[in-house]
Amino acid sequence: MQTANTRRAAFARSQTVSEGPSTTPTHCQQSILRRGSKSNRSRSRGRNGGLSISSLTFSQRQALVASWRNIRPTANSVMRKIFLELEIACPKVKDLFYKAALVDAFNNEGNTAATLDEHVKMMVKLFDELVNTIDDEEQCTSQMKQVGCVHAMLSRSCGFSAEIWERLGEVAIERICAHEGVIKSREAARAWRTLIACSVDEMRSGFEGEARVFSSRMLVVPETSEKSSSTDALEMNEGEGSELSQRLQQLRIDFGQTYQM
Ligand code: HEM
Repeated sequence: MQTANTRRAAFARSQTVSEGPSTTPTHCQQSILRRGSKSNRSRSRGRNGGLSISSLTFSQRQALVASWRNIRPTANSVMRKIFLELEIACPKVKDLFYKAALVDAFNNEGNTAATLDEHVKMMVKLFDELVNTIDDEEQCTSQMKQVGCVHAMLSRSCGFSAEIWERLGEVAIERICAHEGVIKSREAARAWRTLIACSVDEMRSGFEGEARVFSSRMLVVPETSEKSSSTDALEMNEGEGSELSQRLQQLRIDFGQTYQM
């Protein structure tokens, strides 16, 4: 299980840009801020030292809800473009989705694997939830973090790295802010930059925290029990692997319940 210290450290990392003027934005937030307008950059840092859900103004929240309503009819296509661009930016992502598609093709148990198509739907649901609960920072943060956590197994078995979350953030900001439902409102664009930067930061924080737990547990798993992928790891039913499987399954259940998958 994740220790209180690890959780605190992960939480502290996720707060890096919201604690005050002296804190340093993470790489993701730095690159996202670089993409913002000059005035937006200085405003984001000047007001509270960085980005956080609570830094969204009332008018930005309104703009977020209104612009999501504009994006929603074409949201599937927007999310698909984001994942396709991510595949180009990170070949590892292409490998992972290719593998998921293979698992899906050979799966005769009726469960859908985490393919690109499924991810498109999950992204739309995630933004539905985030926009609907934008006034509840704790709830938003926990949803974002859970997404990161469910990918932790992939860090060891498939080389999923924190950089993938960063690239996802950059591509998502570019795509969403270029959408005609957002481009006409400066407040909407600012709000989306903040929401996506925070999401990616929390996803990465959840991912890194959970990945550390998995790798420390794996150190004590006998070599013969090692599995090559997170999907395989779920098949481990005994010994230390069982604890890992249960933890991953619990994360999936939690996520599934949140999004009623
Ligand atoms: C950044 C690029 C991403 C890649 C390459 C990726 C890839 C994957 C892969 C390969 C799995 C299967 C893991 C396993 O078998 O244990 C998975 C699971 C999952 N992913 Fe992603 N993912 C990405 C981003 C996201 C995002 C943004 C979301 C949320 C909207 C998400 C939600 C999920 C969920 C909920 C699961 C677990 C599904 C299940 O129960 O099988 N992923 N992802």
